[in-house]
Amino acid sequence: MTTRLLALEDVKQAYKPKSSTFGARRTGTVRAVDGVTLDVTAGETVGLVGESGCGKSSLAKLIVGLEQPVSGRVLWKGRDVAGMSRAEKSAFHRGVQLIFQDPFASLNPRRTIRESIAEGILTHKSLPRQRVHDRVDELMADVGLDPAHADKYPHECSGGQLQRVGIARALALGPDLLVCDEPVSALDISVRAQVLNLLNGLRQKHGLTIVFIAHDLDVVQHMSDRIVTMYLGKIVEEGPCDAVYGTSAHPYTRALLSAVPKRLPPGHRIDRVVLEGDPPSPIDPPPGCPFHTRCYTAVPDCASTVPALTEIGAGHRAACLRADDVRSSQVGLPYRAS
Ligand SMILES: Nc1ncnc2c1ncn2[C@@H]1O[C@H](COP(=O)(O)OP(=O)(O)OP(=O)(O)O)[C@@H](O)[C@H]1O
Repeated sequence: MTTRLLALEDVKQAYKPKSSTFGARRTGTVRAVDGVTLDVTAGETVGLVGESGCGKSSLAKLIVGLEQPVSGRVLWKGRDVAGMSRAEKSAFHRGVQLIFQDPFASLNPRRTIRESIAEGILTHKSLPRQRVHDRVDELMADVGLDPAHADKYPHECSGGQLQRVGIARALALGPDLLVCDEPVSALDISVRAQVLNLLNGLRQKHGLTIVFIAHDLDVVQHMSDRIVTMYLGKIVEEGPCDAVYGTSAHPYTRALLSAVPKRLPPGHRIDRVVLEGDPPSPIDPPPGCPFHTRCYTAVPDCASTVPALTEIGAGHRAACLRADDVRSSQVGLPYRAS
C-alpha cells in the first residue's frame, strides 16, 4: 500500500519584489509559486528541476514549513499544516528536514562540527550529555565523517565534509522526508558523486522519502523515481523517471534534457534545443502558456490558452497544447541517425 506523506494543493507563494540594483522600488507581486499541486508518497524520491528563479527554493520553504503559502494547503500525513496543534507542528518539523545548497552558510562558524550536529538533536529533545555525544558519533559514522573532524570548525573542513555535516544534522531527529535543495551544486565535481551516493545509501538504509531539487536533469536522474519540471512557478510536467527521460511531453523538459551532456553511442545524434534568454519575469508572466515566449514548437493558440496539466500516460502529466506531438518527437533525445 502506498502512503501519501506530503500533499500540496494549489499552493501559491508571492513576494514583494526586491528593489532593483539601483535601489528603485519595484511594483507588482513576484508569483514565485503559482498553483502547485503535488503528492509525495512515502519512500519515493522526487526530482524537482527547472532553471534558476522558477520557484524551486520557494517551494522547498513551503514544504518544510519555513514559510506559509499565500493560498492553497500543505498537508503532512493527511493533516493541514496550517491547522496543526503545537504538538503536531513539532512532530511535523522533526519529520521534514531541509538540506541546504551552501553547507558553510548554514552552519554557525563559531561552533565545532560536534556542537553543530548536537544542536539539531537538542532543538527538539533534552537528552543526557553522554547520549547526545553517542548520537553525534553515530550520525557522523552514518554520513562517513571521520571522528577526527568532530572538534573542527566549519572553516577547517572541505565543502564535501560540510555537506556531510548538513546531512547528519538533518538526520539527527529521524526524519521521514528530506528536502535537498541543490545539495551538490556548490561542490567540486569530484565530490558530487560521493554525496549523491551517500544520500542514495541513506535513503535505502533509513527508508527516507526525498524531494531532490536541482537545476538540471543530469543530477537527479540516478536519484529519482519521479521527475517534476517547474517553469515560472508552475509544474509543467511530472512523471515516472523513465517516462520523463524517455518520452517527455513538454518542450521545456526537452530543452533541459538536451542540455545534459551525454556520451552518445556510435551512430547516434541529438537534435538539441538551445534555450534563448532568461525566463520571463514572475512579476509579469506572459499570457497563455508561460513557456510560449521561448518555445521551439509553439503555435498561435499557445499565446492565449493556459494549458492544463493533463494525464498523458500512467502518472505522467504535461501542461502543453502540443504534448502529443512533443512526446512522439525525438527532439532532445539521442537517436540512431539514418
Ligand atoms: N524573499 C523573496 N523576496 C522577493 N522575491 C523572492 C524572494 N524569494 C524568491 N524570490 C523570487 O521568487 C522567484 C523564485 O525564486 P526561487 O529562489 O524560489 O527560485 P529557484 O528556482 O529556487 O532559483 P535558484 O535556483 O536560483 O535558487 C524568483 O524570481 C526570486 O527572485
